[in-house]
Amino acid sequence: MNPCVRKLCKIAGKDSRTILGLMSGTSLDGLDIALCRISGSGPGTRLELERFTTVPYEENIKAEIRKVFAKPHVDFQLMCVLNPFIGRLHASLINAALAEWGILPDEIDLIASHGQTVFHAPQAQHGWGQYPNATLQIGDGDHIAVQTGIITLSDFRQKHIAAGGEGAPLAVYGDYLLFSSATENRILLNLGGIANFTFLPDGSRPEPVFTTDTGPGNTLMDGLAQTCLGQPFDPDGTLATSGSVNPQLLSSLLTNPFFGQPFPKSTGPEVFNASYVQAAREQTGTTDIAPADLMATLAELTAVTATEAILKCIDGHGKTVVYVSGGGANNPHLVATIAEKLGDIPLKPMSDLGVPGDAKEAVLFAVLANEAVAAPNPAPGSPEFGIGLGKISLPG
Ligand SMILES: Nc1ncnc2c1ncn2[C@@H]1O[C@H](COP(=O)(O)OP(=O)(O)OP(=O)(O)O)[C@@H](O)[C@H]1O
Ligand SMILES: CC(=O)N[C@H]1[C@@H]2OC[C@@H](O2)[C@@H](O)[C@@H]1O[C@H](C)C(=O)O
Repeated sequence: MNPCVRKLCKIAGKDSRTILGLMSGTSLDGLDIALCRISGSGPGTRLELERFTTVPYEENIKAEIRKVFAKPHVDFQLMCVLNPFIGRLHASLINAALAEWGILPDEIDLIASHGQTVFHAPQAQHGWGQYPNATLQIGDGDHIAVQTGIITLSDFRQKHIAAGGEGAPLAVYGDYLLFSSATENRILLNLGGIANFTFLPDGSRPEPVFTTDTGPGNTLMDGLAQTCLGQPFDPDGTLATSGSVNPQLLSSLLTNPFFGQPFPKSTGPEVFNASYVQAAREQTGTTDIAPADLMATLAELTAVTATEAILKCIDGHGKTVVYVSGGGANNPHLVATIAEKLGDIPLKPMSDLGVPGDAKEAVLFAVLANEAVAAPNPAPGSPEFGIGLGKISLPG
């Protein structure tokens, strides 16, 4: 038997596994690395987050990724070389993080690598009837496995599409296993580049768990901050706070067909980008509004679309608590705007459930890898559980 396969079998049979979860999302801010100790599987999953870091991407790396990111036409040679390049980059960032933590690669059982999304194209978006839902993440797992010496699971989204999904959001699987409550209805709202949530009805309810993207999270605000402030984002929402919402522009932005599509749905910066904002500005004669008013309007758009989707989903379900995560949870203006729209529905930080908001997505991919190797059966009540997301790369 291949010794790596033997090792994998041994890892799958352990009571607990040490798994490094990786996430580099649509904000292109860097690589999140979560060192997780996970015991059990399925509903018996238990997590300890031992370490977490976000390693920022250098500006030249961001610039190279942006050349192929969410664009229908790209230099295909650049796309091709970025695939191994990002895999090796992530491997080097992992090796550096482990060295800094004083942890040997041998102490890690698995890496769970999301990769870098470069294009997301659900059918409702591409509209090419004969083609399926599609999504593409680069940063090939073989390079990570070989460069770190650690068995790596990657490319988690394809199996979801193969099983009939859109490839996103995937957070629902880990959210359900880690954060379900017997007594509380929960919404887990993640404010990344794109915003999404998972609805976890309390244990007494027959309704299934549910997940969807809601539209832009920070991506449009980040784009504006980069052009008008020369900063990666509007720090603490300061610019947005100083502006006023432009109602005409907001109404026009809200006419995007994504908002009318039924749940569940997924999207990305392929739809919510600078051209989308520019078209709405031209249509409403608001091309000369002040940057602060534009920022306030984009923050309002994120808040309105996320809260309307949440309110629709929880309607009739009784008391529900919303837990917020993702980088947008660090934007007080955005969080206050959402809280106001939620009215008497409590809005709490994700850390109240034991995982820091910035670490949640990386943790969830570690849980997916744990399920892929250790879950003996699909969890009861959900046909999608245990479909074994992720491809396995062996270091040897
Ligand atoms: N102090 C802050 N003030 C305002 N915004 C902030 C702050 N800190 C982080 N952010 C926002 O969080 C973003 C990063 O969020 P996050 O890392 O969750 O995104 P991501 O994982 O790339 O996105 P996705 O979940 O869509 O893939 C930044 O680009 C910025 O918009
Ligand atoms: C294609 C893709 O990378 N989608 C991301 C993105 O970031 C947020 C939102 O859009 C979500 O759909 C997804 O990530 C999270 C981790 C998910 O799959 O749940």
